[in-house]
Amino acid sequence: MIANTTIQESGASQPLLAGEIDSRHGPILYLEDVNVSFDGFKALNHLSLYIDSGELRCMIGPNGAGKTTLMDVITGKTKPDSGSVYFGQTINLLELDEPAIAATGICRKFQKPSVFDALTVFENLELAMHADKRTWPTLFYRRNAEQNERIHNVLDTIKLTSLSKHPAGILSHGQKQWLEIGMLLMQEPKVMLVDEPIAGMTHQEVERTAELLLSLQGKHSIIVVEHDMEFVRSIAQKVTVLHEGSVLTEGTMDEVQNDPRVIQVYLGE
Ligand SMILES: Nc1ncnc2c1ncn2[C@@H]1O[C@H](COP(=O)(O)OP(=O)(O)OP(=O)(O)O)[C@@H](O)[C@H]1O
Repeated sequence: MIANTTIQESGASQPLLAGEIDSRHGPILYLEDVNVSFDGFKALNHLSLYIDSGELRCMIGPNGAGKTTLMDVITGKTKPDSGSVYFGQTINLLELDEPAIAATGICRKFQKPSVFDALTVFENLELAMHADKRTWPTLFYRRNAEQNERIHNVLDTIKLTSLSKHPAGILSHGQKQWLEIGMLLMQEPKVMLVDEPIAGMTHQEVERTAELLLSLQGKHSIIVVEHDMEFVRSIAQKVTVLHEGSVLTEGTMDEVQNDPRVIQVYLGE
């Protein structure tokens, strides 16, 4: 049953506020025994994955391991043949289409930035705020102080305050990626799926991206798909290794890198 606005009470736990996701008794994202086939080929094979609230999880795995398909399942782009996919305790994501899933607070950052070059950095963030359905009623009014503060907070988080009045078109590739992350933040997502965030970045931009993602953990649950192991090491608390559509192993970066099965999978690539 879909009940993201239901106010529930249970035992000694705090009651939920309206719109809050119920992750009091478990993970915020819960995938169990998920199977996806394309013309008989199993892209996801009995995959189970649990993401905690506020967690920053890195997903790695060789080409074709199923990382993109997993993201597609979470966002509703691909519906699995079987399995369970829940957001918190109560929201069955398999019953929702892509826009409905986005509206629950699950958002995705694709590899290629798609900011509006002709608009300023500030205007890009403002536009993203208006894409948030909760602010629709205010669309035809002047920006209020609270909305201004939200934009300035995000500018501060993504470290683009000094460029806020500049057109996004003049930003470097890395700065565009941060702006796009900022545009997602304007919608106050509960879960952020981030696909290969550092592709094409300079060394300095990579470092700043690591700082940015680390600063977001705790406030948002984040899944980062990334091939660059050095980068993963710099941000990872817990790493999930996918292989042939299943979770091969999970643990700290040291644990997974020393796992003979992981070494075999990567050497065998
Ligand atoms: N729409 C599709 N039709 C047929 N096969 C597909 C489709 N999407 C994915 N696959 C196959 O499913 C497998 C998993 O693909 P997926 O893109 O999820 O892997 P990945 O881990 O993201 O790989 P990469 O790191 O190369 O992006 C691959 O063998 C891929 O060819």
